[in-house]
Amino acid sequence: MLELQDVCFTIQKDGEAVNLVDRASIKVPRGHFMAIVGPSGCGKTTLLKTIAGLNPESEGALFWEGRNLSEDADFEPSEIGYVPQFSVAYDPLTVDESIEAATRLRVKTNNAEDLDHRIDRVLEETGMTGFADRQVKVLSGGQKRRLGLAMELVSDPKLLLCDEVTSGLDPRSEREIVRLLHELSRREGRIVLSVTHSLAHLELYDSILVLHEGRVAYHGPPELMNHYFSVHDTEEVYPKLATQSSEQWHNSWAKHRDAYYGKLEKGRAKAIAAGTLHVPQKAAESEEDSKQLKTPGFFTQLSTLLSRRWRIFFRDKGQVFLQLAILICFPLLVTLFSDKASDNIKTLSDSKQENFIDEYKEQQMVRQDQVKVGSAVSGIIMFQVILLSLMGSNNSAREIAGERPIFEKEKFGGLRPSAYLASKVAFLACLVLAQSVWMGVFVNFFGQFRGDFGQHLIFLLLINGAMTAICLGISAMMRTAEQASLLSIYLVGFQLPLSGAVLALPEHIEQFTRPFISAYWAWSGSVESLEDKVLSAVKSVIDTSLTAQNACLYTLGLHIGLGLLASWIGTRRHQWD
Ligand SMILES: Nc1ncnc2c1ncn2[C@@H]1O[C@H](COP(=O)(O)OP(=O)(O)OP(=O)(O)O)[C@@H](O)[C@H]1O
Repeated sequence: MLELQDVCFTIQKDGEAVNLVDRASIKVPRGHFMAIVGPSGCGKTTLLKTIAGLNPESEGALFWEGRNLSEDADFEPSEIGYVPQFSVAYDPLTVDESIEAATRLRVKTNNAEDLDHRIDRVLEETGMTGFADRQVKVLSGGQKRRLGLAMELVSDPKLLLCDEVTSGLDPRSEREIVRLLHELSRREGRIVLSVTHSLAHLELYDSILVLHEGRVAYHGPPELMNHYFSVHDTEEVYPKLATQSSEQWHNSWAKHRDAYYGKLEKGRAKAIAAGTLHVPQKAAESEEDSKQLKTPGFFTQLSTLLSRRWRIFFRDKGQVFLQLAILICFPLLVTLFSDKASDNIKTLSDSKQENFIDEYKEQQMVRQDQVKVGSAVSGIIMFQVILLSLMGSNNSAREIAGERPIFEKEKFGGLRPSAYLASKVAFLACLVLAQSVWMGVFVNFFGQFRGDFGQHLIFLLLINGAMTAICLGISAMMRTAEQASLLSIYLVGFQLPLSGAVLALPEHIEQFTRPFISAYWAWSGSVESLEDKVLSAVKSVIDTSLTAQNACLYTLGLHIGLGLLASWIGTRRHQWD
């Protein structure tokens, strides 16, 4: 039994408390199919989210099987299923792969047979067996809704909440989905609550809840709704609601509630007696509840997410092509400039020149070499650093923000944020490693690095890692992928001018900006790994001071740490909308 007692959900608007759900009191027994209807904006989705625990109730209490959810433990992730308005599946995956991933993330299965059995069962229950191999992107609207339901049914939830799962469907598909929900409520005493705009097929529901401005105006059998509102046709219910204030409807309902609940109870007893409704007995219920499904462990969730991420990556041909193009073209761009950096730098001869003019000429030639080689070497290092920064931001700016609704949904179903973040770090680490090593090795092949190549490579890895981690943090904090991309691009855009590698910044500005400019630390650390002669040549052409390598190493490590910390905070934060 699900019971709400005077439940309110309140928000602050212009300094005033506004009840989006106001003193909602309802009782829903097991094996029940209920529609939540009402005019647009009356609070249907808000009520559903309050029941799910996504909107914490401000007042009142919610009870589930006699357990006070406001005081005791909340729903177990396997007990509840929530089918949101948006699609929760990835387009490049097939129906089968989507359901398999959902099962692996939500349910601890005993073996491969158990897993297959569970997948086959939900495919059959939702009528998706014939579409199992089809990619999500080619499914029709109705099939996508079925898939959304299937992905919730993998954990056999006792309470299934559906938000507008029929909206936008043609009448036939709509009827099929309502029928399916009706059937699902007839299995294992499951409660199905469905928010809908449509007043069609009401006869398939056990009860209808009519909301008006956040207040319950009616909750009773569908066949008595017209009588209660004194209308001839269901279509007249919404216009009728507008004839009174929601407070009046609420008070009127409070007076009639017991009588209508009595009728609901009678109808239910009749259905059970006729065998059209089967509700498990108390003893069986407790036995079933005691073997509640466990959420899989950290490593199972991590490996499931990681293999799904790679599968999505390789299925997205455009993404693979872009990554390959960047991987090949960026180092190629750098090598175009490597000629000048390979030139020799003449040294002043030990013996004094015969006359002053010759000596001056020799000094000038050495100086010219220093300027040419120093500028080229410093420029090439900075070019590599900037291109790897760009790759880093491209790697991760959309990684979390681009799939936030799906992540939130999976988190609601029991996915650990730590497993999710670990899967992102593992995936991105592979990209960072491939990009940085390839950049270093390729450029080195055409123009050998004139210093300690190993140290140089470490700084290339660190700059790419730092930018990837920071942009992942941005991605986890931002509300949309567009915001995250824009901020990440600005961040990379400011790296070059603020690094001081091209133009020295005024000192009073430099001391504030420098700690945040990863490109400076990677450039400075890498320049410090040059052999002495080339290092002197670089120093002779730059106005910006260099920093000891260790300090560069620690600062970049700190940037990576801060990026990961922001990602951790962002993934734990609730961002359903
Ligand atoms: N977190 C929130 N903060 C402020 N306002 C909110 C919040 N959540 C919902 N609302 C507002 O509360 C009202 C009810 O929203 P809700 O989405 O529950 O309505 P609904 O009945 O489901 O609407 P529709 O049928 O159009 O989907 C709307 O006016 C909405 O803008």
